[in-house]
Amino acid sequence: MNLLLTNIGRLAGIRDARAPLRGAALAELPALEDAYLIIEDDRIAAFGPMSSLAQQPGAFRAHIDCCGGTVLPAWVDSHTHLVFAGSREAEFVDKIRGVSYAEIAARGGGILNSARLLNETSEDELFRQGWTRLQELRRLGTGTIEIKSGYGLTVEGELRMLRVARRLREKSGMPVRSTFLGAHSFPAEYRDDREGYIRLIIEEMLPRIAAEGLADYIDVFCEENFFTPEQTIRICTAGRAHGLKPRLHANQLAVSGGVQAGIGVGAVSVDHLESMDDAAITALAGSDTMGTLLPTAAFFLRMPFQPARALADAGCALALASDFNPGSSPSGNMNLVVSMACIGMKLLPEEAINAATFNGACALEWQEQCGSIAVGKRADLILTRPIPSLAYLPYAFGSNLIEKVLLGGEPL
Ligand SMILES: N=CN[C@@H](CCC(=O)O)C(=O)O
Ligand SMILES: [Zn+2]
Repeated sequence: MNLLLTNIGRLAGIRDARAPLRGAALAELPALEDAYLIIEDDRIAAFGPMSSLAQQPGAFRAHIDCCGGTVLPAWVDSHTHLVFAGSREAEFVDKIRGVSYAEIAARGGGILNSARLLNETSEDELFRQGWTRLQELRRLGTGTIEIKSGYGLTVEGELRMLRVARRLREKSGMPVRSTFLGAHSFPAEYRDDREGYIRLIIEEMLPRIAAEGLADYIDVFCEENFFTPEQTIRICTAGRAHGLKPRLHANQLAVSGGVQAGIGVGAVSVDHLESMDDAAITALAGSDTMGTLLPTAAFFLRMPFQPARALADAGCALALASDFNPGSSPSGNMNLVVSMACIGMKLLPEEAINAATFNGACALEWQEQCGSIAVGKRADLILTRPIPSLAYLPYAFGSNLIEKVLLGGEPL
């Protein structure tokens, strides 16, 4: 059975490419004015100008009149920590009072605060909280998502987080990628035995995660006072031996060497990139690794935004993601991410939308099934109310312009 969308004022993000967008291509968002689109089961079956709709045979199970609204691919959020316990607004207030993110982490707050909470929370309760968050994000237009562990920092806690991510995928039917981030921080009991914790990751966590098939990727927080580039490379190499490709947290708080370490181990993506020097930019531009920018994290921590313009102009492939987490980005709203990328980082609206859709899909190696409008791709679509131009989307930041979201061909 199929579903017909008519009177689409603008069908944007039409693309059949396979390679990540960079340079001039990143600024092109092919669109069709006054269009229809046909969905069969969970896939896009056809689209074209309204004037040619009469040539499409068949009966339709349902019909949505888009009334001139814009249709674009649903957001692909390629970096989140969606599974976490509780919240950390007390630290938010501490930061308002002048305590820095690094100081909060050094005194046992931050990631370790979330790890303590998570280890006191049952799998069912974690799932309940994660499901509530995921429902909100779906209504905000997120169709594909990556979810990391990293707030367990114990064998059982890390496994529990990844099992919750698997349950979220099963219940939602969404494409969900899972990433093992045991190397998110050193737990308090390993403060003076960092090597011991790295052994726990490599010798105990990784084999169990691989045996249960719980993760697609391995991630490390490569940062001053967290994991060094050398430790990062060791952990990623061990992950690869278990079939997990690397993706990294790199160059957030300092020029950490994380970008070059990530490229060296063939990371699919290096994420954050608030702190970049010329060497890191040049290395990224010359690599196949995606640079994933997380503007809401920079915003929330009051850090300078990622140098997106310099990265785009150097020819880096760029994705945008929410980094949804309780400490540095307690929002997974990709509409806001796209606005902030334009406002704070000077990406053009077309660049930002491509980075949050097609390049996000590339960052999850799922560009063949989502991230653009193409026949055969998942029918994960955002329908806006009528807007004067595509640029109006990031311009009207804070307004919810979404009229309807369809995921896997089903209206929410
Ligand atoms: N930077 C490291 N990890 C998270 C923040 C984690 C936290 O503060 O809980 C991030 O991506 O921003
Ligand atoms: Zn993160």
